[in-house]
Amino acid sequence: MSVVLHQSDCLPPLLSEHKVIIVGLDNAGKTTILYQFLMNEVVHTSPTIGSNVEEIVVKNTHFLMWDIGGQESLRSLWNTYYSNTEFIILVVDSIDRERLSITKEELYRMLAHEDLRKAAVLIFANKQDMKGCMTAAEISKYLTLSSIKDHPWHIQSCCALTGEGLCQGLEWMTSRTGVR
Ligand SMILES: Nc1nc2c(ncn2[C@@H]2O[C@H](COP(=O)(O)OP(=O)(O)OP(=O)(O)O)[C@@H](O)[C@H]2O)c(=O)[nH]1
Ligand SMILES: [Mg+2]
Repeated sequence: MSVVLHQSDCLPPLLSEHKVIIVGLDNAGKTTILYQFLMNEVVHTSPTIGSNVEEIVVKNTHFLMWDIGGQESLRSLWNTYYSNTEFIILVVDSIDRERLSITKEELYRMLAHEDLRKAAVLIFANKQDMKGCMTAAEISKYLTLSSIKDHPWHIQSCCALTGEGLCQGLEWMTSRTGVR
């Protein structure tokens, strides 16, 4: 019996890519964060209809990031992006106290979804430059993050305009890629 070896059998496996969805209410700063990750600069954004997708590489770790529109009429479409998601980035507008309850509802709806069973959650408490904004600790308490036992989670305060805090969030994600 002969065994045929193809050249591709001898090559190292392709670097694996980790699927990420960036979700949160409209105006939270999702698209601004995505392009800060990609280009280290603030881009002019308009409300996202549908999604943007970019590959972000951090220390040899490849993330395929889907930034999904957060307007109310678009939120029912979020679940079409869930399959094979390893990381959820939930972006919170830390000045938007009135709508934090809606963010909470959306968070727990996602966590209950079968396709996100294995996903880890990074919460960005964005817009920390705004006077009177909620701290990450306040947001964590309101969202009762400590009650989440079936998904790894981490909350990070940030400002997408300056980029402050974004690297720390990515580092947490990178550290989790070896865990699964
Ligand atoms: N002050 C301040 N403004 C921010 C920050 N991040 C984003 N913004 C602004 O918030 C507005 C909305 O940002 P986007 O990134 O378009 O928001 P989005 O979450 O993608 O919104 P949708 O696409 O509608 O879901 C823009 O005017 C941004 O410049 C921040 O950290 N601080
Ligand atoms: Mg957007």
